Amino acid sequence: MARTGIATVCLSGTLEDRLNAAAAAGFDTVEIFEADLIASPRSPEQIRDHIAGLGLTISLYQPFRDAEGAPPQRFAATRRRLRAKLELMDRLGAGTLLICSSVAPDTIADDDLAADQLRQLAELAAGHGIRIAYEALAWGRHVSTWEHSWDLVRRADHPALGLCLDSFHVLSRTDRFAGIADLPGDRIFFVQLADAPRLDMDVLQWSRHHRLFPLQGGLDLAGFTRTVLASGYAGPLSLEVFNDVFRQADPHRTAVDARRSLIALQDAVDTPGEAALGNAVSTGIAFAELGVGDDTDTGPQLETLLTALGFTHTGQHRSKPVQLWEQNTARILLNSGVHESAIHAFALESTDPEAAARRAAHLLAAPLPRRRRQSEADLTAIAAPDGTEIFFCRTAPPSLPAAETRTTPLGDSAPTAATRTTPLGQHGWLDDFLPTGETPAPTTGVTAIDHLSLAQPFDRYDEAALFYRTVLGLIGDEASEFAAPFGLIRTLAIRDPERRVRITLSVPVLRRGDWAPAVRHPQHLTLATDDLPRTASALRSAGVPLLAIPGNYYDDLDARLTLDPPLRTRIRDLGAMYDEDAHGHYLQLFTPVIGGRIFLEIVQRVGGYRGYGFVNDPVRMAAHREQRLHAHSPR
Ligand SMILES: O=C(O)c1ccc(O)c(O)c1
Ligand SMILES: [Mg+2]
Repeated sequence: MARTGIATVCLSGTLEDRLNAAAAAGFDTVEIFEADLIASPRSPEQIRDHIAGLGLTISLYQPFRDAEGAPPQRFAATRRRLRAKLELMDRLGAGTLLICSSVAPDTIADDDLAADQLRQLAELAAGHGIRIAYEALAWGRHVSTWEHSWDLVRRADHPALGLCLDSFHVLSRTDRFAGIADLPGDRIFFVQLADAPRLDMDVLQWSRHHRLFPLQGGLDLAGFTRTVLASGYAGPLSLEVFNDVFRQADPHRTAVDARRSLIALQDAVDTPGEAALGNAVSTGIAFAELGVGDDTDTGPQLETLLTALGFTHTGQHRSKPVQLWEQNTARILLNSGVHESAIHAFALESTDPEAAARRAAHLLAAPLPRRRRQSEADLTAIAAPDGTEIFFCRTAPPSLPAAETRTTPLGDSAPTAATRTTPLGQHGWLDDFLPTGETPAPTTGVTAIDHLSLAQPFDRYDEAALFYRTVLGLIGDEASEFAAPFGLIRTLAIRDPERRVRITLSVPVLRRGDWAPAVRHPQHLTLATDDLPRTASALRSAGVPLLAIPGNYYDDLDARLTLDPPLRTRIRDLGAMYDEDAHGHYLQLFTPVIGGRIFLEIVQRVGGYRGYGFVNDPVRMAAHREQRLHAHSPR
């Protein structure tokens, strides 16, 4: 694997905070951004020693601006400025300087002049044993493409002058970068990597505010990196990401996220295609665990709700205050030892949990300590970026008597009463629950967990999206952005290729202002039913309230869509929300928020609908807001 680098500008905090975070995350080398050095109270020598003490090297000092194409009267000052920076780099022990293409309005469009000036500057640098890497900014005054920057480097023809290729500047302007593979690799002095969402906006603003780590955006980072390496380039792959959120996030977390992106990128370079991100380690949701929280009402409310939905409390954990509730393949754990009511954990069904755990470790997922007692299932668990616990497991039915177990064939087949899918002697997680002996309630139509909706902390969203795609081997699906009552919300769905695991992530686009109520966005669990009217009527007859959907919503639905009159009437009568796509349609019911941070959604996918009803989220969020207001106002 190539050496990995990160620019100090990617991270938040003082220069020391940034360097310490880069070292802790395992980077080999750093780019020192000039502004970060200037702002540091430490001398260049102290910074050099600090970096060496961390086991890092400095691979680049940057940027040096407005060098080439300067009017002759200004170029004298450019030379003087360069000398000062070369002396600084001597003190710092930095061997390569980045010069980015000029943006000054007085820059002269004359390639011969520009090449000659670059040659002169390279000659000055060579006197210090320093190399210059010349980078075309996508918004450079005259030089804005990699081809043009290479042309000037070739013309200048000085051994101390080479190219800096920055994936953002290249890919933001063109898909035609194959020619980079034909460049002499030893003339590429430095490679910077940044991804970005595909946005139709001014390229400077796009670059300065929206860059992302590789594989977090929509640019072809794997293709770019493969092409650069094909040239024979053997230097570091260094991240240079200007991002408004990362600039205010914990640098230690950002640095780990950054390193994860490079590891995943290397995997993607080695194995093309989204499949490289994962090889279907996750084949289903084995269970979702809801924290009950400290409010004494929440547990009973959840139990009432699950009972009304047709779930049965089938098991009690042997050593923890955790209940198991089941209906068909939907399994929900209620954990009253958790202080917050939220989706505290979930388990993924995996054909090879140990392989899934190894993959997670390779991608720097934080392992959770195994807190099992002897004779309890040894489940591997990792922490998602927001702290949600994720288990990898293979679900086996509760152990069969020993004699029978020995004669039962092992295999990867779906668990049935007759087969165990865990190796002999290894407990399945269901064995950790003592049966309650409760008679299973008649089903209300609920068949499975459809998806989990995890509200993300403001500064963890891009990290979470990459985490779920790489660590869990899921793929990115539909994305949306909508205006909720207290600001814009961004949502992304991720799933396995077969749509057995679906998760949606959401985040406020901007940090919430003071006017917004001080409640956290709720998490929710969506259950699939094959008979929504039946599930709804079971809830109604149990007296469980559903979220009230405004009449305006139904009027708009009628205006937008030409629905069959019976369906139209049914949607209104059920108090459901509706969406459709090319494959089918979707009916959604919601419970009010329970315990501050959880609600359930019950959906029916008719005819193979593939979406998540994102179009309905603004109305649903406003309805939840109304419900909270009325729950709290004295009547
Ligand atoms: O936004 C800039 O000015 C800037 C500076 C240096 C770089 O390497 C770069 O890619 C962008
Ligand atoms: Mg750059």
